[in-house]
Amino acid sequence: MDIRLGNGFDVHAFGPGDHVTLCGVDIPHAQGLVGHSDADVAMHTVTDAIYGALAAGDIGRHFPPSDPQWKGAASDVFLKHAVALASEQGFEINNIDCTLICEFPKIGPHAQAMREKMAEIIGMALSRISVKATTSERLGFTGRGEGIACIATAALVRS
Ligand SMILES: Nc1ccn([C@@H]2O[C@H](COP(=O)(O)O)[C@@H](O)[C@H]2O)c(=O)n1
Ligand SMILES: C[C@@]1(CO)OP(=O)(O)OP(=O)(O)OC[C@H]1O
Repeated sequence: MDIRLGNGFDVHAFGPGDHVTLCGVDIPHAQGLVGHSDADVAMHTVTDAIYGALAAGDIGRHFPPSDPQWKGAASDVFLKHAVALASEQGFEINNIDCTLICEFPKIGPHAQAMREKMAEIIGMALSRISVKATTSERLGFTGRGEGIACIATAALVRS
């Protein structure tokens, strides 16, 4: 059994808007997130964790922020690409664990919908996808409410 672990980390700043998109789920909020794409910080982080497990570089290598093609793109495009790359190499995604770091919005009420959306996009069992959250106790840029940070781990297996 060939087991690979990858990690991901991403940050997006708050800006004008009335919702944030996290794991493909629109969550009402007093601000949006700024990015070249739809700024789905959680989906970018999970995508990077999968690329990491494959030693396949990072999201910006595959989808350069300088490429106008990805302006406003829905981030499932990036995640689907990473999953396809894993599949081409004979890997299945065993499980994913994703932690959002922000004071607001509260993630708990939306975590199940976020898990369901990712399970659907990746084509894996809901029980293998974890989405959770923490504040940073009002410390640092997330604590000041300047943006959302996310970390994720992906485990890939090939028999
Ligand atoms: N954006 C967030 C942040 C936290 N939660 C939930 O609150 C719990 C307590 O957070 P602490 O940072 O004070 O440990 C945390 O375990 C989450 O359940 C949340 O839903 N959304
Ligand atoms: C997703 C991409 C796509 O242009 O743009 P952003 O939405 O700015 O997101 P970021 O996490 O900064 O990363 C890299 C880019 O690949």
